[in-house]
Amino acid sequence: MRRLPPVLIEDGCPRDLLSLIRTILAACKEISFRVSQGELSGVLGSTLDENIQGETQKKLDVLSNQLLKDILLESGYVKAIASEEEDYTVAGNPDAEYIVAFDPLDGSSNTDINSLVGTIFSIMKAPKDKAADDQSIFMQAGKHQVAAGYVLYGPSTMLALTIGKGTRLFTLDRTHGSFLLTEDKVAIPEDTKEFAINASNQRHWLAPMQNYIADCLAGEEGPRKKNFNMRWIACMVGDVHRLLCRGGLFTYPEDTKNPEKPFKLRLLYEANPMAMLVEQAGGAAYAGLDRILDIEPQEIHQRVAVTMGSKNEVEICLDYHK
Ligand SMILES: O=P(O)(O)OC[C@H]1O[C@](O)(COP(=O)(O)O)[C@@H](O)[C@@H]1O
Ligand SMILES: [Mg+2]
Ligand SMILES: [Mg+2]
Repeated sequence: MRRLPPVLIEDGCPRDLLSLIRTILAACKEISFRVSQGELSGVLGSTLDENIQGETQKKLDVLSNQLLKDILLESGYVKAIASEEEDYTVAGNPDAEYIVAFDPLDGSSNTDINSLVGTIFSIMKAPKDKAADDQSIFMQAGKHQVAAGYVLYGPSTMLALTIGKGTRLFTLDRTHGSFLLTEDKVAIPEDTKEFAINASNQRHWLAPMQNYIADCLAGEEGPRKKNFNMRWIACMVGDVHRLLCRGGLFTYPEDTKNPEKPFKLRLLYEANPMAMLVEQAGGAAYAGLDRILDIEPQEIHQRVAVTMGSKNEVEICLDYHK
């Protein structure tokens, strides 16, 4: 089976981008090990701290962030980083070519129940005219990402990666510590009978989403004339991985539960990298009626609505909103 570096070199991946990706993966392998050790590595449970978004930090959130931050800043490959667990961007090597935004541990609520968690990353070119400590250095639309990926810490540890030439899946071979190519050309089926949404928020959704889900639930007897299945892993990496494996629709829509926080998922290090992976696999990714990758960010922890997955199903869902 082919290893990650030769696969990317064949794709024309620049050497320093490859080195940067391998640096991120070195930290992910360490996170994978700690996650797999569970209680034995003393990383389960919460800290007493909150991040800037008012969320309680799990010990694994903090540890994963520290591992990624240290290795990236020491590597010299990044001009700046942005992380879910950092209040502001952090300056790196002023001469470096790239910037990286990441969610060090996605699906935090799953850590204590031995369920799926992951790491998400987004790589962009560093603007030459901005200093490393300029907080606006990440204000670029997702279509400018040069690479995006996630590492899923599940029964096996898997990497989904795109450098803009399709989406590939790799599986971590624990005997040698390398990522091996296990799916060369991910192709999300255009149609699906499966959706993923946190249904406990149903009463807070806007009317179009209420109607769309109601019609899915109506099954064969309803206007969609087919029965749907529902899945919710409570870890975006796990839910998006299912989209890449067998299609489906994943959505975290706008809701009215807390008027100050109508959206849940973050643009820079959740929606953007996942949208690139999904589009590169032939799927679609929207925030309301806007293509996610076209959104110009206003701040690093900006949140957006997210609907992504099988192309035709995403379009049907969008039609309810027009
Ligand atoms: O609590 P809910 O509504 O199930 O939210 C689950 C969503 O929140 C997230 O866990 C947010 O990510 P973090 O764990 O990185 O904060 C997503 O992975 C997931 O889709
Ligand atoms: Mg997350
Ligand atoms: Mg997180």
